Amino acid sequence: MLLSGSGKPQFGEGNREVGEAPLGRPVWAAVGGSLMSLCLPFTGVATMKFKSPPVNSLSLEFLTEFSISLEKLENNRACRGVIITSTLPKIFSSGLDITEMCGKSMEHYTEFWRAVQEMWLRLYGSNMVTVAAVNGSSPAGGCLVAMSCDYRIMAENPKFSIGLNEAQLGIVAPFWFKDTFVNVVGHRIAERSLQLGSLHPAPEAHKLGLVDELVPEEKLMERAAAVMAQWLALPDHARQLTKTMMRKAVLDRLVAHREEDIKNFVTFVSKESIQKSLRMYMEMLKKRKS
Ligand SMILES: CCCCCCC/C=C/C(=O)SCCNC(=O)CCNC(=O)[C@H](O)C(C)(C)COP(=O)(O)OP(=O)(O)OC[C@H]1O[C@@H](n2cnc3c(N)ncnc32)[C@H](O)[C@@H]1OP(=O)(O)O
Repeated sequence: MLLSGSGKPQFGEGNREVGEAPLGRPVWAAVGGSLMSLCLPFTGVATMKFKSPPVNSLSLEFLTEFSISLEKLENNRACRGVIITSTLPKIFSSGLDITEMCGKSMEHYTEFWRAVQEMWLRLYGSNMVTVAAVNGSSPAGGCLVAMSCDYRIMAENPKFSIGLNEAQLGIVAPFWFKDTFVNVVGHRIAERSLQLGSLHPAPEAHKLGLVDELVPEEKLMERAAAVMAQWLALPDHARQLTKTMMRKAVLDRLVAHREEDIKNFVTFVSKESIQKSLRMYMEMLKKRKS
């Protein structure tokens, strides 16, 4: 882990911290974390690229690095927006790392779930403009990451899909995944899609409003930068207060029930029936491959 939670920005060879140069002048900076790369050029718009092969699963380590990266950017006055994408071909993120939820201790499940919550609270509650450039499939937790951004642009490849497919794994999306989904697509679409655990191919996801626009893959980053410029043309304080007004109730709900939500997760994931479902799902993924 190359990012640290606090401390002075460093300006040296190799990996550098995102920060400000002496005299407060914003600098181009890159942070070469092991699971994501992050760069902040003079434009004040950071690009965060997931790079955790094979499928950018959200492991405890990944989630921790993600949250620390967001905290760094949030605290950096030079940074007003972040574009989130993946370096892997065909995969934005495969969602929560299922191996973190299989055969581990209660303490581990507690730590893992707290990290999932932390990532979402930081991303959904971010003051920055957040744009997801979804350049591959994005099931479950991957969909949550995209939905937590202010705007989603997806590569128009119908082989790429996105959605909250938890029901297909025999598990239930927690209330704050559901709340985020409802805020993006509305109650009726969320209700049907969640119950069926649907993964929507890109064109369908666009039709449902789960992603805001589709573009050819090679145009994704260019379009993300243009959207970002449009959002950043407004005064930050007005946009930020409006965002808070729209998202606060949903954020507050998790903050108020955080410990209870962890307890529920740990109890649920520890059940033998759930462990069995998760193991079978992992087996199915392996079989599908061979
Ligand atoms: C119990 C309480 C629950 C409370 C709620 C919990 C909320 C849960 C949220 C989640 O995010 S659960 C995870 C949901 N994710 C998925 O269903 C995605 C599963 N993966 C896929 O569909 C595919 O892997 C893919 C992402 C479409 C990529 O397909 P591709 O053909 O490119 O790769 P694969 O050969 O399938 O996978 C490569 C490798 O990676 C392993 N893997 C895939 N996804 C995950 C994952 N989410 N966690 C851990 N590992 C994953 C897969 O098994 C392969 O492993 P190996 O066979 O190479 O060892």
